[in-house]
Amino acid sequence: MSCAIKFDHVRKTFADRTFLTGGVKNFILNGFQFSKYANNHLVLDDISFEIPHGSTVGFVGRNGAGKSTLLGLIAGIMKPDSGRIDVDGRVSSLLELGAGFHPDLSGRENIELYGVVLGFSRAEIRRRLDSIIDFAELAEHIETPIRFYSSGMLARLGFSVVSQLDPEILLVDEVLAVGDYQFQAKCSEVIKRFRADGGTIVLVSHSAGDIVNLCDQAFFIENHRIVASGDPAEVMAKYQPAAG
Ligand SMILES: Nc1ncnc2c1ncn2[C@@H]1O[C@H](COP(=O)(O)OP(=O)(O)OP(=O)(O)O)[C@@H](O)[C@H]1O
Repeated sequence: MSCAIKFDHVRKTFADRTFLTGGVKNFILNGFQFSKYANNHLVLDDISFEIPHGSTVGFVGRNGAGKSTLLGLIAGIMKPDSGRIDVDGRVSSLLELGAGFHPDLSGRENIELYGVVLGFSRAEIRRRLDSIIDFAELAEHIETPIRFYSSGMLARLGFSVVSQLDPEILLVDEVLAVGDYQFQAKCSEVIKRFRADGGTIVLVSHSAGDIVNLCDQAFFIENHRIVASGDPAEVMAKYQPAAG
């Protein structure tokens, strides 16, 4: 495939949450309004784009616009209702901080587990273990079960595993907003290096700075669709008044 990621008229809905989370009492009380529950909740509609190999793109949009859902579709952990998605390359994702980690296992065990999930052999993971631990700055706590980690420590661990295991396509969901300034700077450095090495990055961020400084191209999602795309500064100029 000539590009790393291609979406062709993709549509994604979820079963209405009210039905799933409202409980039996609510369902009975509101049962007569059954049509309210029968509808699926539209998140993304008619989404088409192509991301070339080696480019860094950013997706922006208000809370709930569907950005994380889009990353989930790229990662293959969700399926579209209709349309076609093609992905060419090994995808590594940080969709939710610490997602995929096991709370009762230590930092070290989670690194090994995550590496296996990403398709690496145990020997490969062991070879990179020290650099992963060093990058995360977690040497002192690496034998501690991660349920004792702060959200910043989990973010460092997750980002470190994903970045040190050399994915071909890296999905980054708001991870740059977590952790202290120094760690954020380090993450930005990794992204820049990964970019320079020809990796493809899809970034979700509310930060105009990240989008403009790191991305070759940006997409603005509103009302389920892509309403602006192209030069990151121009897209941010359209997004920010709308978000303000
Ligand atoms: N697994 C799910 N089941 C049902 N609804 C979901 C699910 N995941 C997301 N949604 C809904 O889909 C919509 C889009 O959510 P998503 O997390 O993709 O938005 P987002 O743009 O990433 O938001 P934010 O900026 O707040 O992270 C929301 O209305 C959300 O409630």
